[in-house]
Amino acid sequence: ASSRSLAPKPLGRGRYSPHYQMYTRGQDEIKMSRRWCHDSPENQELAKKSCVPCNSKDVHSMSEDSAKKWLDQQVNGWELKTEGGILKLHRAWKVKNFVKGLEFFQLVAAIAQEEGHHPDLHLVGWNNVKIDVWTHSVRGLTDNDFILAAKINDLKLEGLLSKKKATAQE
Ligand SMILES: C[C@H](O)[C@H](O)[C@H]1CNC2=NC(N)=NC(=O)C2=N1
Repeated sequence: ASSRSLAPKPLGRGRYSPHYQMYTRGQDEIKMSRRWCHDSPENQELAKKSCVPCNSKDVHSMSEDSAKKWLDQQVNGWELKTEGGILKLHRAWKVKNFVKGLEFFQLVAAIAQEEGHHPDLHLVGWNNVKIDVWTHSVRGLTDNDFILAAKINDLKLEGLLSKKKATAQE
């Protein structure tokens, strides 16, 4: 049985991961910062969950309608797209420069490794970060994708982002 339960991780202090030189805040730190958090309470709830292994037998892709409901209620800032017949979550950011884009990827990589669930990372036109999240094992969307998107929403990106807004066509 997988140790990754969907229950929120126990409260605790954050931890420093030397590999990525980053600090992952513990739940009580997230609670402390809740009032300054820009994300909705729902996003906070979802961001506390953990992904389950994508190859477990009870992971199935969800319908577009369910995906739309999840998107509206639980995860802000992401949009739904279909590519090659596969439903995916998509979000774009404009970063200050190319290196900040890679730093962004490092922050996302630490979450992906922790969760065993990985996004598609694009850094185009030197300062445009685009992230697609979908579950490869079922060629569609599962809870894991929304959990990962919520955790990415939770990242503190202020130092990395350009003042200009990301635009769709870039
Ligand atoms: C065993 C485990 O299910 C696979 O290694 C994981 C790795 N990361 C993954 N990430 C995503 N996005 N989809 C997957 O199906 C997937 N599978």
